[in-house]
Amino acid sequence: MSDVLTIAMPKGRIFEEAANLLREAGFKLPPEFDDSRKLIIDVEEENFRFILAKPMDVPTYVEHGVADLGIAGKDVMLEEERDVYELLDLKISACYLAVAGLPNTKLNEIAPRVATKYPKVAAAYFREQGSQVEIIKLNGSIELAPIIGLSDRIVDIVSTGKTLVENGLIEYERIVDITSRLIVNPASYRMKDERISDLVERLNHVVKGNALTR
Ligand SMILES: Nc1ncnc2c1ncn2[C@@H]1O[C@H](COP(=O)(O)OP(=O)(O)OP(=O)(O)O)[C@@H](O)[C@H]1O
Ligand SMILES: O=P(O)(O)OC[C@H]1O[C@H](OP(=O)(O)OP(=O)(O)O)[C@H](O)[C@@H]1O
Repeated sequence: MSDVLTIAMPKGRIFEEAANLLREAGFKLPPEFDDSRKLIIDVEEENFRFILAKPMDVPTYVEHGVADLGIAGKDVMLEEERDVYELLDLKISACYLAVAGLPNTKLNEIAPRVATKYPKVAAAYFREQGSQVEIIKLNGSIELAPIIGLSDRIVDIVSTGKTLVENGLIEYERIVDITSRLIVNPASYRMKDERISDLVERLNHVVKGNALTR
């Protein structure tokens, strides 16, 4: 019997699309996969162990090798800068990172402030623009920051744009397009190459098929 493959799955909005991809690739996932509070789900039939993690933590589990593989948004990859390989763009959970703020406003000239859940990405972006800004780390409801005067700008995820519109904010710049990626621990990739290559091939087939039917 071949080794078990441990896969870190992001709980939350990516989960369902990621599970659907795996099923479309022919992997049999039990019903408990869709409706359970368990954090570890063993699928013996496929020789998979799934661990269900916070999306931002997925690359951490993979870097440390407690998961061989993981599924993570490109936003998380850019922010976390973990020592993992990106194997495949799964083309799911599409969105983008953008700079937004109140309409007709400029960065404060003396003490510009940017609120975000992505401090590294935001700092790198403004550095490249030649702006020295103070980054204020928030964990959610980022759109509040410019409205209540905590910051001049935010760097946040935009998907439909509804949250910006409903809070009277506008997008100033699009930073980077985001989709979810299949990532791997470098040592696992060497040691379990056959199983991982099979998984990548099957997922790639589905991803390509989905692109054609879109
Ligand atoms: N509208 C969106 N807002 C946030 N993330 C999105 C959106 N659309 C797609 N994504 C992707 O989903 C991932 C976030 O998923 P989710 O919102 O479940 O996690 P989270 O932000 O860590 O949530 P929480 O902290 O509320 O548990 C992001 O990393 C991104 O790649
Ligand atoms: O463009 P939209 O489709 O409106 O999506 C973007 C919003 O969704 C995310 O927030 P989330 O729902 O994860 O809540 P949070 O503020 O707690 O992070 C993101 O941070 C934006 O606020």
